Amino acid sequence: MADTPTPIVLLPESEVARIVADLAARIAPVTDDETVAAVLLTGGLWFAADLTRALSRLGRNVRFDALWLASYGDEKESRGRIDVYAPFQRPVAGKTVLILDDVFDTGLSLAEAVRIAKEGGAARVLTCVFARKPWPLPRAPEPDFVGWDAPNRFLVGYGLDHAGALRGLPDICALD
Ligand SMILES: O=P(O)(O)OC[C@H]1O[C@H](OP(=O)(O)OP(=O)(O)O)[C@H](O)[C@@H]1O
Ligand SMILES: Nc1nc2[nH]cnc2c(=O)[nH]1
Repeated sequence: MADTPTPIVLLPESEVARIVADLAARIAPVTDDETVAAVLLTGGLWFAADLTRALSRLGRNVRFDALWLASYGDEKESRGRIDVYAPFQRPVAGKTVLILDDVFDTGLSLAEAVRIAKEGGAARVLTCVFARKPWPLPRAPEPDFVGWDAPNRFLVGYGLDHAGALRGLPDICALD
């Protein structure tokens, strides 16, 4: 069996927490308590849990829903198509939807989530990712809120997995 490389810490959990608090301070004034925070499962779960609690500390108690999408499987590169495993639980028609994800890379996952929210009749769609990786070409839509511009490395931790493993690492690490 091939050796798994040791994760190298790029962003320690103290920095993760600082960035989440900063994002919440930017997002709270442009949302309301009817806003539906919609996490992209699975990887976005850790970030969404932290961000919604950071918003609550600022008095902003958003609603919560989820979309279960996947495009990477157990690989380190996008399959180039998005599989939708589960839709929103409740209707989003007429609501502001704040889509939350851990990382923005090819941009395909976020674009599909925005498409689904608009198709569901959302009145306004905002997007927020914890990490944005560099990409040589323009990606549409760029997220409205970005926590951290990450280097072009394969990331694990804070929801980001390697074939289903390492999501629970509290730091964000490189595994390459
Ligand atoms: O910008 P993109 O190239 O689309 O990449 C970003 C997506 O990749 C990961 O999801 P993945 O498909 O690996 O599923 P997961 O959430 O189960 O990890 C991550 O959680 C993002 O949703
Ligand atoms: N785990 C992981 N998933 C991703 N999906 C898109 N980019 C990445 C990445 O760098 N790491």
